[in-house]
Formats: sequence, C-alpha cells, structure tokens
Amino acid sequence: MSTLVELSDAHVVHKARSGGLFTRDRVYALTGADLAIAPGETVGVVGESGCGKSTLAKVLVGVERPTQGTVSFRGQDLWAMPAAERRRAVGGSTGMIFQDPSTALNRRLTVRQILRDPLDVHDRGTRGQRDERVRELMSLVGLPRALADALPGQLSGGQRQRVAIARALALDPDLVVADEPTSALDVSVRAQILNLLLDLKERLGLALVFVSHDIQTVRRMSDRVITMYLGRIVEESPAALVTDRARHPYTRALFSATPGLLDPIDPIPLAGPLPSATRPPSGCPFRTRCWKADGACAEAMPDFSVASAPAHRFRCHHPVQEDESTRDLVRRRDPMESP
Ligand SMILES: Nc1ncnc2c1ncn2[C@@H]1O[C@H](COP(=O)(O)OP(=O)(O)OP(=O)(O)O)[C@@H](O)[C@H]1O
Repeated sequence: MSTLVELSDAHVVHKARSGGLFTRDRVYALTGADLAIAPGETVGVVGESGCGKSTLAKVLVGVERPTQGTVSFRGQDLWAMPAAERRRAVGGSTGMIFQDPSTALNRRLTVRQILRDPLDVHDRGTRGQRDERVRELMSLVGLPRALADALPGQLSGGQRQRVAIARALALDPDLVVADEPTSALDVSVRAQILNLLLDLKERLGLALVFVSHDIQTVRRMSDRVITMYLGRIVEESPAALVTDRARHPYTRALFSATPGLLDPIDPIPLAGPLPSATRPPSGCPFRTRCWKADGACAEAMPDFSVASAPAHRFRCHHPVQEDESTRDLVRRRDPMESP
C-alpha cells in the first residue's frame, strides 16, 4: 500500500493559557502519533472533546508544526523542506474544510474572489484558465453560477460550506481534511454536504480525513476509524469492525454510548471525568477511567498490538477479546466495579 501522508512520533505541546495569559503549564495536545494514510482512503477521527482531533488534522495538512516528530508527504519530510517549497507542497496537495464556514470565509470577498485566491497565490494557469477553474469548482460543488458575485453573508449555511469545500479543492489536492464540516449547519442540509463530500471523494480520488463528534456519521463515511484519547491514538480499526469488535476498552465505551449503533444497551460507564490535557495520567492515559486497568497500565503506554483483521491495531495492556460483543461486555461486568 502506498502512503500519501505519514506521521511518525508526532507531538504537539502548547503553552497553557488562563484568562488570555500564558501559564507555566503545558497542554499535551498530541502525543507520539504514528499514522499513515493511503491515497483515496477515508479516515475518521473520533474521541471526546479536547482529545486532540483537530490538532491531528492540522498536523496532517501541514497547518500546525509538530513540536517533535515528522510529517511526510509522499515520503518527503515536510518540515525539513525550505519554507517556500513546503508552502507549495502543502498548498498543492492538501485542503482543509473547517467547522464554521461563516468564520472560515472572508466576508468581504465574493465567491469568485474566494475561489480565485488560492489559484492566484499559487500562480496556477493564465487569467482565463483561472476564471474557467472557478466556474468548474462552482459546478463541482453544486453552486449556481449566479452566485459567483455573492458575498458569504448573502449565502445560506449550506452554500457557504459548498464554497469552503470548493476552495479546499481549488488546487486539486490529494488529501482533504474536514474538521467537523457539518456541525455548524442545519440538520436539514447536513446530509447533503456529507453526500457531496463522499461524491467528490469518489470522483476525484481524494484521501479524506473526517473529524466529527457524530460517531455514527464517522463510521458511515470512513474506511478506517482512529480513536483518540487525551492526545493519543489508542486504536485504528476498519470502520466495519469498530462498533462491536474494537479491542480498546475506550473505543468500546465510546461506541456503546452512541444511540442507534448497537441494539439498545446500557452504555459502558466510565469512572470519573476526563483528566486535564495539562496533566495526563502516566502510562496509559485512559487507565484512570478504565475498568480493566492495573499497575502495568500506570507504568507504560503499550506499543500497538495488531489484531487479526487487516488495518486493525490498538494500544492496550488488557484489550477486549475479539469475539466479545459489547452487549456481552456490559452484561458480564459489574457496573459498580471501579478501576
Ligand atoms: N493554540 C492552543 N493553545 C493552547 N492549547 C491548545 C491550543 N490548541 C488546542 N489546545 C488544547 O489542546 C487540546 C487538544 O485540542 P483539539 O482542539 O485538538 O481537541 P479536539 O479533540 O479537536 O476538541 P473538540 O472536539 O472540542 O474540537 C485541548 O486541551 C485544547 O484546549
């Protein structure tokens, strides 16, 4: 399998802020991420709020520089390149779609100007070819030509997100990262935007990284699902297996709490709140909430283990058995059992 983009031991550490001022604390937004994405693949990213999904997404498209580790594009270390070369590589190969199109688009530019901008910045084609590309992009995302001179404020939320998608596609990227692309939209247009993304992915052969709180949608959209917990990738699973065959206890707990994925069951309860990203627990960060944790889990984060299905791996000292359904897991374990 060829690799489009690869993270190797990528870390992102921020200075923590309080009341707008930096404190002495550090936020461990991403820790030791290893991940390879193949051309044309769709990878979904799930996990609780603050677990590092957006950070992972930004690192993958070269928007955020890892404080440690490497990001390679088609085998080339992105952050070892001269800045101009990196901008060309990133701009030409990746696109990013953000959560809220009303803030992601410049309100003073027309649709035409928004879509021309990346073509101008990267000096793509003649004037005439750029105009033609703008028309092509609008048609690709289903925007009527009549909207070319509209400002973002004159568009509906769904139309604005179509403009954001068209802009992300302007330079014909190989990888598009969509970070919560529908969460700011009305429920009625969400399905249209998701279907558009799936359709474009197929037609253009894009690799797509899809970040969302909507676990049901992630599973439906993706070939592979990445589970994150407190800045760590704890499991990668083929989407078809993630609901009831995931091996990491956290993935099972997350999916058990998603209505409509499994036959009705009581969600697996987790002990206590999510720890702070400024003080992640030692060893496996999930151990403070995990019913399977013991001393070994406090000692060290295990390396990835490989499950029997291809492309399925997890980092856990005490994984759930492959043949144990989540329903059985809930039934067998004493809900009052504490970690
Ligand atoms: N620029 C920054 N400065 C300080 N801390 C940051 C910065 N960006 C992110 N963080 C912190 O890093 C951690 C990971 O953030 P990130 O946005 O990647 O999580 P997330 O899983 O995408 O969250 P959500 O689902 O709420 O969008 C969080 O604790 C967040 O507060």
